Amino acid sequence: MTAELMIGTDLAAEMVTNAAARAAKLRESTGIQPCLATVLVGDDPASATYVRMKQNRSKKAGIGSRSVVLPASTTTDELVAELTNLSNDPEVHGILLQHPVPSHIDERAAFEAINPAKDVDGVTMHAFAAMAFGEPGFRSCTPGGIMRLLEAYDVPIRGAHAVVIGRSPILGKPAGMLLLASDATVTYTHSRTTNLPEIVRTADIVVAAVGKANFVRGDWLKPGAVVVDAGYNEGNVGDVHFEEASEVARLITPVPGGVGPMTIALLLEQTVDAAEAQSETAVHPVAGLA
Ligand SMILES: NC(=O)C1=CN([C@@H]2O[C@H](COP(=O)(O)OP(=O)(O)OC[C@H]3O[C@@H](n4cnc5c(N)ncnc54)[C@H](OP(=O)(O)O)[C@@H]3O)[C@@H](O)[C@H]2O)C=CC1
Ligand SMILES: Nc1nc(=O)c2c([nH]1)NC[C@@H]1CN(c3ccc(C(=O)N[C@@H](CCC(=O)O)C(=O)O)cc3)C=[N+]21
Repeated sequence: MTAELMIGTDLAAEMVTNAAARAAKLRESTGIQPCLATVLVGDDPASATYVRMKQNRSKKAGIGSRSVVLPASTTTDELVAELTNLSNDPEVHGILLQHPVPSHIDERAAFEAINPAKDVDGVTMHAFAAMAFGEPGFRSCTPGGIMRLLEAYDVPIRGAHAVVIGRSPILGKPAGMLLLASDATVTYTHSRTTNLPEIVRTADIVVAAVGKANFVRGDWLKPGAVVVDAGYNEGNVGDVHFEEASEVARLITPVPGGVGPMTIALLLEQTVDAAEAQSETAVHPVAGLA
């Protein structure tokens, strides 16, 4: 093991503490309780675990949560109707639709039913465009968390060659856009990419977002590369073969304890951001009487 670890746990805890303090302040000054609604379609046990994890962490930070669980047979129209209701509900400040949804559902249509002001998971086209143009706005939580981690470890991004493996709407694609907005030279790779190991070997920064345990091998890496393992597979195993990679890389995220906690921390931070912004536009219950 020669690589230094990029640990997310402590940084994430700090972010959650700050978010909790801001949530408490908002409650005291306005009576508004930040609330995150999670929507889960189907009964995939792993997805149910993530949703539970997000709710537990929210509770600890003084953020309320609302849980909507829909059957796997839910139609696109039904899901859109549910997300529209939550978008119009003044007591809900943030909405997270767990990806992936069952394949018969039009996931893009569902994401677009989320009011951009409540898109604390950064999945709408509005959020994506802000990431692509380098404008402020809600970040996709995992990519945004990755950028915070790279910043905390002073990883040079400008001019670096970043290779992103995976192009999902919640992870690979926005991760590449945030890196591009920070002046990296970005290469996207995916299941149709040929010669993946050769491309990865040219990377200064590798972001693995594939969903296949131990997929990226040590001999795919340029010595001294920075390796971000966003994978979270069965048995808490990442997408990077950690033992091999940590002999070659300069910096590497562990799984668990790397990207995962940063994702949830950013989700909570953005939920408080959303609640604060909505409190400014809502009719204040007390001020409304005056
Ligand atoms: N730590 C965290 O906070 C989070 C972790 N995750 C984890 O990250 C991983 C990826 O998640 P997610 O993006 O949602 O997954 P998806 O299944 O939505 O996307 C996987 C991506 O990997 C690509 N891919 C699949 N096989 C290969 C291959 N052989 N070579 C190159 N690319 C390939 C796919 O390509 P194509 O587009 O061509 O099909 C696709 O773009 C999972 O392990 C997930 O659990 C996800 C979200 C948050
Ligand atoms: N719309 C959407 N947004 C997501 O952000 C999203 C999603 N869909 N679908 C599923 C994936 C998965 N995901 C994880 C979040 C945190 C950890 C995490 O905190 N992991 C801890 C371990 C926690 C434990 O196992 O106790 C760690 O890596 O240290 C893992 C996985 C978010 N996802």
